[in-house]
Amino acid sequence: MSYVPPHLRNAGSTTTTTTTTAATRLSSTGTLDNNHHHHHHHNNNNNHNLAFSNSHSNTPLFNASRRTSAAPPQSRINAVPDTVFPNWQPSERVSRMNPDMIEEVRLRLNLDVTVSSDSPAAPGPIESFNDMCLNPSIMKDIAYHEYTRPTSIQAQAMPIALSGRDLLGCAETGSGKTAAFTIPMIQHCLVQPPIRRGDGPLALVLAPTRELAQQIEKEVQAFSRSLESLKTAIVVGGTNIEKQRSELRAGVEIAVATPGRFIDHLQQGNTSLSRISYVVLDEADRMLDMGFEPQIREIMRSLPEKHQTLLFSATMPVEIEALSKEYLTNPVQVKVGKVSSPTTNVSQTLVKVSESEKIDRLLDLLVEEASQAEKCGHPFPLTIVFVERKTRCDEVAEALVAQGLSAVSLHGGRSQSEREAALHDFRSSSTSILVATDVASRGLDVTGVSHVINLDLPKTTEDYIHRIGRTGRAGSTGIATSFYTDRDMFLVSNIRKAIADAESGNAVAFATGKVARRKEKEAAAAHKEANIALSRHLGSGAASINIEDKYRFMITATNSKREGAADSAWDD
Ligand SMILES: Nc1ncnc2c1ncn2[C@@H]1O[C@H](COP(=O)(O)OP(=O)(O)OP(=O)(O)O)[C@@H](O)[C@H]1O
Repeated sequence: MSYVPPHLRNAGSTTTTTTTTAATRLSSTGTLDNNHHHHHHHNNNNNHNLAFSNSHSNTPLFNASRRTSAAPPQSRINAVPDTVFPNWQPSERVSRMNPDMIEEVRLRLNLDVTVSSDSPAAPGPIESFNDMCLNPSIMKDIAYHEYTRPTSIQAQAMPIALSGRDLLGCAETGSGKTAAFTIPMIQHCLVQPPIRRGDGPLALVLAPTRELAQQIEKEVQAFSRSLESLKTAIVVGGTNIEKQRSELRAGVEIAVATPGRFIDHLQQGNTSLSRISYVVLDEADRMLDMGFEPQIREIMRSLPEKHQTLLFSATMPVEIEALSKEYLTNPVQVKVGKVSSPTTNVSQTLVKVSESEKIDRLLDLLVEEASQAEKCGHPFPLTIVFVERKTRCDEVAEALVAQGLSAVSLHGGRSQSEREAALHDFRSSSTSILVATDVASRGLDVTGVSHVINLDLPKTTEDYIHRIGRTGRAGSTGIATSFYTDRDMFLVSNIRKAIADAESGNAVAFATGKVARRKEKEAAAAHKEANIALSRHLGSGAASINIEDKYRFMITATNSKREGAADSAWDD
């Protein structure tokens, strides 16, 4: 079962889930906006009439335009300035590249680029930031951050984004996807007509967790530090909504948000979608997993017609392809290397343990590491320990602290300030061990993390790929140690395949997505069934025993025990 975020819980069963919950919040009559499916095709006038209508029966999920206490005159409302899709051109040198040269560079950068047959060809990759012809301020900030040359995904995704195209981008963890969408986003905003007080943002980035959104916003600020006029807002749950409200109302060029909180602001009329022309869905597959699909669809449906959309993740399950078919226009699909495969920068180890000895084994491992580090005069290497459940997270962190190790815990059950403090301590290396649930598995970029330990293996291959990807980033190397028990056998066989393939120099890609996950579960159950049948058979020697009903019971019992999924989820 996928996790249902709190604001969607208890929603009535309906085809348009979002509108149900939201509409009940918004309108006493609970009537939905029957037109919202057609927003996309509305001309500006209709849209704004709708937005400023006082009739409850017409209340959309959120206003397409911002509602101010003193409603501006209609003429002002209709004057939403036109989005500018700049006639961006790369350097002369790059423009002269012929298709053969482009192919050659793509091959070298391990890039797989596809467009559908009826869309225009994709722009070629650009191997130097200079040839991207960016605003000089951005160039200065790129230099300041010592990015000397684009990574593979950046080389190809940036020209696509800069030329106004839609993009589906997939590249391994730690390969620089953030800058690949951030830098073109800033460039995009710079050429738009200026925002005025009361305008919504020009660009929106949605990410699945608060921590990731905060990190992305830092990156946006990093590449716009020389551009004083460019304002950004971070819009996530668990933090002061008042501050966000006034920031949004004053007007920002870029909003980086988690979907739930952003929708809250739309509903309150603190911001609008009317000027958004650049949208990024980062870790898009996770947002769908978390149950944010209705919110995302609602936002996508309500965007102004002229906009570009970029979807990014290190794993691309089939669900994403469905979403992209619906909301991307003539997209370019960019994949670097094998999609949905663990990064080869991380050496992976599997350790078989029993459930009850896990914590002792972890302590042994870490205490040993600590004494090694001390011997060599190194600080304890930054380590993330992933566990399945929130409660276990605190338990493990406490056990580590009791052993004299420095550890903090990060999970969705902690308050936002605790979450921030934990991550801050870890980022600044004042704490060397972070014990976390999957809330930390996606996108977090902490320099110096050299070890990822899975105390409990995750349920899916995707989560495994993202978790171990917290180390071995930006070309560095790292190690991953995974404890496993009998119940993890299916995932373990996948990991073994990945290890073998990494050793032989081929990255292996796993089928991902809901269908693949169901198959994984079925295969795991079949595996278990076969084992049980075998052990019964060997144990009793009595072939006549009908064990079928018994093991069916055992299988359901184990399966239901594993349904602690919601417990390990988070509260954004
Ligand atoms: N061109 C570059 N040169 C040097 N370092 C870079 C470059 N691009 C990105 N980096 C650094 O690489 C690290 C990883 O980048 P980023 O966090 O964007 O990875 P990602 O692909 O989004 O990973 P994940 O899938 O885990 O979210 C960051 O610390 C970033 O600063």
